[in-house]
Amino acid sequence: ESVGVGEAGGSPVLDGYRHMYSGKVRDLYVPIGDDGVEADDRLLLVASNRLSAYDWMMSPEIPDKGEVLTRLSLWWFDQLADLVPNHVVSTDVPDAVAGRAVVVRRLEMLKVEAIARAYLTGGGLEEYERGGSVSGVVLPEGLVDGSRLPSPVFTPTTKAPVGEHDLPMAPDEVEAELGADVAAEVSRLTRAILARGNEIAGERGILIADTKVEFGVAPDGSGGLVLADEVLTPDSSRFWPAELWEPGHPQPSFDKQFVREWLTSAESGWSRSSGEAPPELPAHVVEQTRAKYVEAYERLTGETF
Ligand SMILES: N#Cc1c(N)ncnc1-c1cnn(Cc2cccc(F)c2)c1
Repeated sequence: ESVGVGEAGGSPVLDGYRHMYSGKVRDLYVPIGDDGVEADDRLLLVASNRLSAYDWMMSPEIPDKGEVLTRLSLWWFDQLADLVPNHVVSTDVPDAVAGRAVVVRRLEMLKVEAIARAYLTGGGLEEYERGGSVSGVVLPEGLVDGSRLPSPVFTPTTKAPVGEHDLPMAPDEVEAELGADVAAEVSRLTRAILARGNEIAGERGILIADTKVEFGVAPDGSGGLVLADEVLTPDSSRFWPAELWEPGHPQPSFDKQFVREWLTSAESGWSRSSGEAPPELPAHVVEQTRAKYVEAYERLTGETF
């Protein structure tokens, strides 16, 4: 995640917390006790209403996006609790970020972006087209953009420094970083999380093409892997509407399609290749995008937002 510096809707100042780090769309804070001492076992993970598309920060923000995705991620943590423990401690958070922030256990984070793919697209497709495999896993011949894979494939990357791109990791690199046992468990869990996600989402008309999860371990080394960060949200995963799935070309995004289509339409006056920042999104695109996040939440959880 690159540091979002001074972008619209920056990080709020929160009484009782020190701002620690800003990602593109989320912010991390450290709780400060009444004695002025920073907590060493807790963090506050805040989801903003910022939207990133085409590697640009959109403006204006999407109202309620942070709350919708936080509530969706909390719901997924519950759905996955039989598979893996998680870092969630509490939703007792400052009013300024009510509904879109979570108090979490501070962990020692693994230095691997744990990505799994159930459908082939993006960087995974490009790697497959070069050599018939992805992350060391040989795939069937004849796969195209959007092809469903026989079973989810683990395609880990590095956690690149700010402003650089994450790089694919070969299996031996993951083992060198994590050790063979932890590497195998991270692969197994990441693929199981995506498989479970697609079992549930598929019944509700959403395909999760791929997802990135993050694992940590307790700083004292006790216990095993803990699922951290966010899980199976449209920010950490590619969400596709199931009824439009058609292998052979890029699939429409469940949540970002309105933004993409407006930005690439003549109406926006923007060209992706210009290298210039995109224009402000019109109100109707903001509202339609908000509605897609709410729709994903309501379809998946069965709850009304
Ligand atoms: N989750 C979690 C977590 C944890 N439970 N313990 C220790 N560190 C992290 C942690 C560190 N970076 N990130 C990514 C991240 C998340 C949210 C906002 C950001 F800006 C950046 C996660």
